[in-house]
Amino acid sequence: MKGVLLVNLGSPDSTDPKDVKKYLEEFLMDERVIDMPLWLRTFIVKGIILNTRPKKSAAAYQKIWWEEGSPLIVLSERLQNKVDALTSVPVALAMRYGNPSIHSGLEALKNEGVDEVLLIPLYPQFAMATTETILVLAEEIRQKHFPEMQFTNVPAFYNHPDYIRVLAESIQENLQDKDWEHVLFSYHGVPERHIKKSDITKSHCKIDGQCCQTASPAHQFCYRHQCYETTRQVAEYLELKEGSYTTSFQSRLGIDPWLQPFTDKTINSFPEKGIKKLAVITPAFVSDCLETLEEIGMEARHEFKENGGEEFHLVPCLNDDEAWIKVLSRWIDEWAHNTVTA
Ligand SMILES: C=CC1=C(C)c2cc3[nH]c(cc4nc(cc5[nH]c(cc1n2)c(C)c5CCC(=O)O)C(CCC(=O)O)=C4C)c(C)c3C=C
Ligand SMILES: [Fe+2]
Ligand SMILES: [Fe+2]
Repeated sequence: MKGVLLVNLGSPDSTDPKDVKKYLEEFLMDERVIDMPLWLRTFIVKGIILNTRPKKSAAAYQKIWWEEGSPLIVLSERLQNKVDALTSVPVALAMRYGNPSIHSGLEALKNEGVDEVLLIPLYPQFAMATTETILVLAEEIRQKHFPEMQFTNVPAFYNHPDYIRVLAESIQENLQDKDWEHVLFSYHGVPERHIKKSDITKSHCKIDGQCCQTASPAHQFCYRHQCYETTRQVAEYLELKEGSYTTSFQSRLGIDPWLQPFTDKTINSFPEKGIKKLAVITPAFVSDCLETLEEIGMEARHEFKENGGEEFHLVPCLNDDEAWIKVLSRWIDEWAHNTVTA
């Protein structure tokens, strides 16, 4: 029998600094997130980051936490429930870090008699620190605990016409009664090194002005190319004029070079260029979370206004948008009934 596992990133169990520390330790000790030799990763994460970051992150989580829990988890559960109700096969939910775990999601599916699983990493663009780490961990768990199961996975859907359409239409709907002069597409950043490691040709990705616009098999796994391509296709759908939108990368950590331009610097430079009314969209995230609600919705909004900005409109992620639920459900049903190969 067929079933689906939706997988998102995860959140701490609560805003208590102890829970935040436990979550950050699992997250940052992942070799696909901080991709350093174990001894160095252990030194940096346990010896440096975990001494100060949990308190700071806990305070940030407190600002966005809902009565029902973490926005990312609550929104992912709403998505799961609605997709489950619309599809013909069971749909379970898991997080890469924290709870509910991938193991518990697979167990729930097994208890319903599922032995063929469609894994859907809830990330439009491929990255080593997101899609790849989910698929690797799920496969390890399958081999150890569920050897009778078979997996298929939905690849990155950054340029899928259905995804582009629902994203563009949700932006259109959210901005129709707003006054804005420029649209910023802000994606989660990654270290430049991650882009080079994921380059299957080993020579294409130079992170210069050209490589991401030059056709290459490397783009199947190039996060930077996929972000620019999502922007390009959404801008085309919305008929945004050249120069009226920008792509940037947020949420960097540590001292290594990360993808540029940085969201915070880009936003702060807008008012002096005459852009005082800004719309921001965050297409690397399918569900609103700390990085959208706090970093953009609170911090960046505040900085923009401090620097002379007047209006700041943050467009919500797709979350449990009706059109998005229908698209996900259709992808699932097409796979379940073998009408396309996922
Ligand atoms: C080396 C560090 C990190 C990499 C690489 C990274 C990639 C990456 N992350 C997301 C999505 C999310 N990240 C979130 C939080 C978050 N990310 C990092 C670090 C890296 N992310 C940290 C330390 C944190 C924790 C919060 C903090 O202390 O600031 C979240 C939000 C989780 C939530 O509970 O709301 C998301 C979502 C993507 C898409 C990505 C690479 C493409
Ligand atoms: Fe992150
Ligand atoms: Fe590139």
